[in-house]
Amino acid sequence: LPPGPLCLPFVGTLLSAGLSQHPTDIAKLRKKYGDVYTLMFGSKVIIMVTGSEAMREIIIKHADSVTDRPPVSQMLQLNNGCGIIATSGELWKQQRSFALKTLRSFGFGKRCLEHQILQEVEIFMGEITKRGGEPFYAKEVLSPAFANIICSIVFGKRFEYNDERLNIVLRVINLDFAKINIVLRMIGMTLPWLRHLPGDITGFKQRMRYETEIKFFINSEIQRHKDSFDENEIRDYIDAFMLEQIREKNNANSTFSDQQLLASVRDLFIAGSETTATTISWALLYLMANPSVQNRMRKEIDDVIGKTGKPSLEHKSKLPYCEVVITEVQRLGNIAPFAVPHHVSDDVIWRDFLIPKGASLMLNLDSVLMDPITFPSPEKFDPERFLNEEGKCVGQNSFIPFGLGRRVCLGESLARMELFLFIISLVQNFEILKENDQSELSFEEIRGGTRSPVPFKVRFKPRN
Ligand code: HEM
Repeated sequence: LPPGPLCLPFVGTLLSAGLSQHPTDIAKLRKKYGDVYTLMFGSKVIIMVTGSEAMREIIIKHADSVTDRPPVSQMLQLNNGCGIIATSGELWKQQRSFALKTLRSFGFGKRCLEHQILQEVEIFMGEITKRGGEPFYAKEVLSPAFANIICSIVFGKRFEYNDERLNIVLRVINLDFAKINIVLRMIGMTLPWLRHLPGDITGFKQRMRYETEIKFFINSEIQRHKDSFDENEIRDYIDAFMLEQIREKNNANSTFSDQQLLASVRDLFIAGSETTATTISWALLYLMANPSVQNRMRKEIDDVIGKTGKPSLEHKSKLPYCEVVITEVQRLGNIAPFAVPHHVSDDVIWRDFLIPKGASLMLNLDSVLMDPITFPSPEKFDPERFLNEEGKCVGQNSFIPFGLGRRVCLGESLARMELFLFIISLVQNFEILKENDQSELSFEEIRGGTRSPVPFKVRFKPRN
């Protein structure tokens, strides 16, 4: 095995390596044991992979053996063995490729989706304008805005920002994401019987309650689709899935079950709303802290699009400074520091180590995005580190916030479109300001399912 901290019976490396997921603790372990090291929870082997080179080697060269997900994860159990994020093997392959194909047909990575996103941007900016320049919690409008984009693709409809049902679900997702402790989740995976004990050591029971709310919401949308389904008029992802169920009805091995429909919609909804909203929250914080960066972006936007022109993806290549700001926000925001655990499905011999079948593989994206060699003074917000002498965006090789390999984020193209159109529109139309001149900005983080900033208030001052 790759080296690692002292391993004791039953507790493994818990006492010697602690429970911290903080980057400085991970960096210390990396310094001591190298880019690849072993942690043990009980008898469960966790291989930590740090740094871009090691990550690319294992994920790309040994893809056949490290693409699966752990077979006993909480998410898999909560999803009854279905879905996209937590599944493996043939089921995952079929469902991921169906999701990609279908989402592309609804505009992923294409211009037609741009129109839909821009409509939501308009509504989002209207909501901000209603606040009259007063400070408010950014997430109040960010969460429904991004949920709405994924809702229009998956459910074929959007919701009002004050829709009670949507807000209950978004609150639950926010709480759920904040509560996920990756180490406790690993312990729960190693000792699944813990969840039958009184109390809720690994948080499984709480997550179960949250999931019930989310599934209730999604099930009501699925029922609405069943009641109005017309195979000649496919409106959205749910319709496309139901059509596939009809096509596959004589296939005894079909993976297109009702449970799979619920679980994959749940995965898309959760992965598609919270992640982008959190990234924009980080963007707002960094822009509030750096008015000169905002001003430079605004100048570039004014020169290319004008004060009142509509941003479009066509402007992207003409807005290199804005592009590097978004890249730097994603690097420092670093919202998925451990990606999602992978599972080793066959013994792998790599760098003279045995990576044993059954181990979990954790990709520490932190270690790449915050690498002091690639990104000197990594804690500093410095968009220009991505700008070359000709003023072009460069250095994206070590920029892997969406993960890499076969499990790379399925929503990457949508997320990139959303980040660009929302951030450019915000900076074009508003000055983004702190709650008041005296308030201190906090860059403190909450590490859960995503790495998010502690809730903060922001003021949007219309430019004119
Ligand atoms: C800034 C926004 C986002 C970031 C940083 C992000 C990041 C990630 C990362 C790191 C992974 C795990 C990769 C791995 O396992 O190695 C992932 C998986 C995934 N993401 Fe995203 N994501 C974002 C937005 C989205 C959106 C908008 C969607 C909507 C469709 C989405 C859907 C998914 C799905 C379904 C998976 C699981 C893929 C699989 O297991 O095959 N993500 N994402």
